[in-house]
Amino acid sequence: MISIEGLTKKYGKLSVLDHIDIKFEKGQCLALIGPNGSGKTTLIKILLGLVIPNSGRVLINGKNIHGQYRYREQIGYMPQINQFPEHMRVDQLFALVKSVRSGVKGYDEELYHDFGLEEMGKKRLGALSGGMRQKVSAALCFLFRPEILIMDEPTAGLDPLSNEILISKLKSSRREGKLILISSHILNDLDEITSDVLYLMDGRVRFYKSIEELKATTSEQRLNRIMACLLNPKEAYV
Ligand SMILES: Nc1ncnc2c1ncn2[C@@H]1O[C@H](COP(=O)(O)OP(=O)(O)OP(=O)(O)O)[C@@H](O)[C@H]1O
Repeated sequence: MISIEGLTKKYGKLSVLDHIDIKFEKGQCLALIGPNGSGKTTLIKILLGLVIPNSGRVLINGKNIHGQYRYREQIGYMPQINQFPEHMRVDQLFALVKSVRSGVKGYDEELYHDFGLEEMGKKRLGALSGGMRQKVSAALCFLFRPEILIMDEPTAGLDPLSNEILISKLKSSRREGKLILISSHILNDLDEITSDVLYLMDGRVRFYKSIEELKATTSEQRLNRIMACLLNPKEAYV
């Protein structure tokens, strides 16, 4: 579904992504993990066409995304930092977003309802708490029923109930065969949904393995324990 070939990105002399070659398929839920500054957000932004790589290419469903924009209709994106028109109300934002996309067969408003965003409809976006903004952003990500979901720190700031609602939504999306890419440092939240772990370090793929393989290698079940084992320099798992 997504094929990344020889992808390299530099900011000046800083090499942020260094010849990345990976493929993602339908039905995968990838945990994109790595230390701060390892290139996770840069990789996501290249997939979205927001950052142009120095070399290499990205194919989505076999088509090179360079210079293209229509492919983005297949992608729902939840950014790490939400930038909303602060004076607009929540209900106005959803109406606006719906109005700019034509030919939509039906919206997915499950999160909109489950997060209680209807009741918040008259609130100004600038007056929302951090967690409320996350809910708006998550609900927008799913709105157009995209085949690919890309989420950067989606559970940060969500209360426990909202967290459960989002995780359950991600589980059902994976069952529907969507491709989900989640960048997060909160590994506990990824336990129930992750199919594969992509670990980036210094702009390179340190490993890209299925969760089953990682569980078997480390004899651990929880993602944070798995990562602790793998990253322990005394161990030689990877
Ligand atoms: N627009 C930019 N100009 C210059 N350097 C940048 C730019 N965007 C990112 N970088 C640098 O690229 C590197 C990778 O940043 P990126 O945001 O991709 O990391 P990340 O893995 O998402 O980090 P975090 O876990 O902290 O969110 C960092 O050193 C960052 O400072």
